[in-house]
Amino acid sequence: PSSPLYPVTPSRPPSTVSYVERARQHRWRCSDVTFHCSDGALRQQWIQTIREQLTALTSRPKHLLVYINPYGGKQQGECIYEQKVAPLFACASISTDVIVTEHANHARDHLKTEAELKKYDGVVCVGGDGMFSEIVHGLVSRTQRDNGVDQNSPEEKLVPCSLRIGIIPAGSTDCICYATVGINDPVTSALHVIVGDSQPMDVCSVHHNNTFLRYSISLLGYGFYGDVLADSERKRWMGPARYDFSGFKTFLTHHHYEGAVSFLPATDILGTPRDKTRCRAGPNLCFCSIPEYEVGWGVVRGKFLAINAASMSCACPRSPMGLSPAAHLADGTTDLILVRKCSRFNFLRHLLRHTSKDDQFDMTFVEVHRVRRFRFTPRHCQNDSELDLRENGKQLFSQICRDHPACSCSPAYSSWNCDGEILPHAAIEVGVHCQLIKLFARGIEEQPLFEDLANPPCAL
Ligand SMILES: Nc1ncnc2c1ncn2[C@@H]1O[C@H](COP(=O)(O)OP(=O)(O)OP(=O)(O)O)[C@@H](O)[C@H]1O
Ligand SMILES: CCCCCCCCCCCCC/C=C/[C@@H](O)[C@H](CO)NC(=O)CCCCC
Ligand SMILES: [Ca+2]
Repeated sequence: PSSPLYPVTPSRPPSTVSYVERARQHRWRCSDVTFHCSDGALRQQWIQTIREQLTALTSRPKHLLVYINPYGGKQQGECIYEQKVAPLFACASISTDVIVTEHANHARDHLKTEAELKKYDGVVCVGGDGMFSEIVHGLVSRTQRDNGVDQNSPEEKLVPCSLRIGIIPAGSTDCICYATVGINDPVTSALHVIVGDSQPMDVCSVHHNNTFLRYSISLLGYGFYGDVLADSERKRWMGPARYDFSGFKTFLTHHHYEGAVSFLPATDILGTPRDKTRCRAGPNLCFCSIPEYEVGWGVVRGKFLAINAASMSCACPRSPMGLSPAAHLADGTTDLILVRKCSRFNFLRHLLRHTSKDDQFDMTFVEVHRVRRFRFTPRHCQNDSELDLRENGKQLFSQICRDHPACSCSPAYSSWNCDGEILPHAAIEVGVHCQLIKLFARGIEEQPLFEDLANPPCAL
């Protein structure tokens, strides 16, 4: 209960209870109901009882560490937090320590080395997928260091993080928020934090030659999505529109890349990437299964326009069903999508299906596998001098292309897009760590037929 908004008469002050109300399209809103009571003692008793009941809910956070990226998305992070989120946290008696980041990796390094994590019940990130990725890197690295786990070993079992993470969407894609809540709305996300929701999530580790490179939570994409990102990073000034511009440009360049993808299929699970069912809140197929028997690795060689690994659906406003609509948030697998070289027209058909309900995998040049681990080796990469080769290769190709402007040759290498960050190596090894982190979310709720009966309101 909050304090009275205003007294009706001094002797009979009203008491206001704030609660969560569901609106359309997974949006949550904060509403108030005001009670009047002529008996002051009875009124006090009610307030006391409601306070006690709320304090007893141990899943609700009381102290939060908040990081704001002032430069994410449309650069509205600070304003969104101050105007929409901070008043709700105050109303729910949540105390906060707020850090507005001063440079990239500020939040990651603070979490990794300095932050006094014992003081907090969770970490809140105001920004996009890149900012969320910083928080995950900080928390996961800190947890492994505190537990003596070596991140450089690809086979190592990582220790799950105990603090939950809340995402207040203020970025350009915000696919992790969209795919775990169902909408990119700061108020809805703040309310999920306040009611203490918990959604476990898989995290992929990415290694090169037994050296840890990065973690990925949403998309690992080589070819098309790597090239879109590399081009769009030079156009950050355009804001979220940079992805549309670079997406169109990359589509026109139509480069393909040659290499071998080997993968360990997840055969002992119930779901497949072609399921019509979706990962939704409540009881579902989204749990960690323990492999019962060894299966062999599969290998696919060829020329690819795109190699994508989606550990979750990657649904976002651009693609409301996502890159892999049936992927699960927390089942210990990633959906490996291989798009072979095809005509521009067919690739366009494939891309456009991401924006409709049509099946983007139902095309002869696309295959999809649900896997626990995978490796990619570009064709021209035979040894450790890959990076040198890469640089020489780039110079060689740009020289050839300058000499023959009309040639349609593809460069030997693309880059990996790892949750919106470019990786420095093309040859990588990836493993999924089931439920390594937890979010203040509950997964996307099915829209109930009788909203009020199925989803009783929840007091702040
Ligand atoms: N103070 C800062 N100055 C410059 N860069 C920052 C700062 N704080 C964080 N960053 C970096 O900004 C990058 C982009 O941030 P963010 O993810 O919030 O927005 P976005 O890229 O627009 O959205 P999305 O990732 O959803 O596409 C991140 O990689 C993050 O490391
Ligand atoms: C010519 C028609 C084009 C139609 C294409 C529609 C396909 C859209 C699928 C979108 C999938 C987004 C996956 C999320 C990736 C994020 O980790 C990353 C960081 O925020 N965003 C991008 O790389 C941004 C990637 C943006 C790609 C356009
Ligand atoms: Ca998964």
